[in-house]
This record gives sequence, C-alpha cells and structure tokens, in this order.
Amino acid sequence: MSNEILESDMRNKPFGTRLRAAMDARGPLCVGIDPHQHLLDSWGLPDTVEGLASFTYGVVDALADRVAVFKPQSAFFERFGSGGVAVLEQATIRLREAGALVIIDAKRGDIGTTMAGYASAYLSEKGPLACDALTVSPYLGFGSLQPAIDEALEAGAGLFVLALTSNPEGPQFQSARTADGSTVAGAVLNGLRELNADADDLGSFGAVVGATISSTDEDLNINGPLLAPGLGAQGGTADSLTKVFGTAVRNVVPSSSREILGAGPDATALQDAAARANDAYRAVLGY
Ligand SMILES: O=C(O)c1cc(=O)[nH]c(=O)n1[C@@H]1O[C@H](COP(=O)(O)O)[C@@H](O)[C@H]1O
Repeated sequence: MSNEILESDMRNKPFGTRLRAAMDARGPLCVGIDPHQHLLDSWGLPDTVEGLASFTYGVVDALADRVAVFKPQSAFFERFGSGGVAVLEQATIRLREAGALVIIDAKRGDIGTTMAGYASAYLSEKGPLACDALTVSPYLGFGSLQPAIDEALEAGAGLFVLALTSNPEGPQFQSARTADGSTVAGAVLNGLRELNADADDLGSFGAVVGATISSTDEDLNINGPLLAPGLGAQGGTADSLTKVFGTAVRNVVPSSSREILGAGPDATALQDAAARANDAYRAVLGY
C-alpha cells in the first residue's frame, strides 16, 4: 500500500484501525529501535549523541518505507539527555512521514495530573513527541491511566498497557490476586476489553504480552492489539506466538529489536533481516 493511501484514508482513523491497515499493507513486524551501546560499537559508531543519530537515522532510512510499526525505546535516547531526545523526536517525525506507525516505549505511569502531562507530551498531536501509541505501566492502578486513555481517544492514538511482560520477574506482581479474585494481569486485560468493546475490528487499547511467557490461563481476546516483545534476542520465536496467544494470535504485533538491528549498518542487510522476520510472523499470524 502506498504512503498516500495510508495517509489520505487513514489519517483521521483511530489507532487500532490504522494499525490493522498498516500491518495488512506491510506485514505485522514491529522493529524496536534500541540503540544499545554494544550495537553502536558493532556498527562502528561512537557512544555519543552523534553515534546515536547515525544509528537511528540509519534504521529509519533503511526501513521506514517498508515496516508497518516501529518502537523506539526511550531509555536509549534519554541516556544522552536533551540531544538524545531530539533524535527520538526527529526519528518519530520521519518514520510517520514515511507512513509507518510509531509506538514510543517509555512505560509511563503516574497519578492523574502527572499522567495527563505524559499524555500531552506523547499522545496529543500538538505534543513535541507526538506518536501513534505509548507503552504505559498500570501499577498505580488501571484507573490512574484515565488521563492517557482520554487523550488517546481525543487524538486517535493508542496505548499499550503492561500485562504479562517478557521478563522473568514479571509474575511476582502480575500473577498476584486482586481484591476481586482476578490476577493483576487479568484485571488489566479486563480493563482493556471494556475499552475496546465497541471497536469493529481492532481497538486502540493494547496489552503487552511477552512472547517468552510460554502459556497463560488469562483470556487474551481483548479486541485490541497484543504487543509481543521477547522475540529473537530473548528467545521467543514465531512458533512461540501460536502457543502463547492461541485464538488471539491474529491481533499480535510481534516486536523485535536486537535481532534486526544486529544486521546493520548495511541497509540491505537490515532490510533482509526485517523481511525474513516479517515473512516468518506473517505465516504464523495469518497475514
Ligand atoms: O514494552 C515493551 O516493549 C517490553 C515489554 C516486555 O515485557 N519486554 C520487553 O522486552 N519490552 C521491550 O522490548 C524491547 C526488547 O528488545 P529485544 O529483546 O532486543 O528484542 C526492549 O525495548 C524492552 O524494553
């Protein structure tokens, strides 16, 4: 699908609708942009803001017109202070201009008015870091996310709420029981299911569910996207997606960072790595 079609038909649609269209057009792969120091080294770049910029724009130039979704990891930009955040801003603008969707992975979460500040920074189209969706943390209570939910609805943006994360420490809190007997992860998934209840195909309020969790008893059918990190470097594979997600697999957004970025700096090698990953996930997710 050309960028013109994505832009003209889609600009005013909710995030979930835009996400489905982008994945239909370009395949489901989400490329994580995580400029680790060791990756800058392996690309022959210095561990400076200039190195960060060369790395990030190298990924953008190679992949922006062919990958549906990107997930820059804010931590690796914040590491360089305001100069690093400026690279994140520029990369987000360039990716979106090329018709890709951008999920900024900042895992924000705070009380009402502070959450509203994060929401206006990342989700409002007038915000300096305006993106298509933001990762958020529900551990101050699902209701504490309301200002971000409101801003996302207003802006046609999306959220990805941590539910069953890929790291081994996650179950300590996520499997704990809440006062009503559901697990913490289950309460998050229920909250998202309610938010997406009226969406036709794919709602705009997603869950983060790691590809490494092997299986879960939770109901992942939330009528919204399921961001699945943990692929490649953390051991998850295309086959793990069928096992973890079962009947919800069609709504998975498979996200991989180091596995793809390690192929650089050569643009063709990056494109080949992304195409291989996209083909593997396409086959499993039914695209
Ligand atoms: O929200 C995320 O994206 C996330 C959630 C999670 O449960 N596990 C997880 O690894 N992530 C992020 O996904 C990326 C994984 O990178 P790779 O392991 O290199 O593919 C990192 O930016 C993590 O912060």
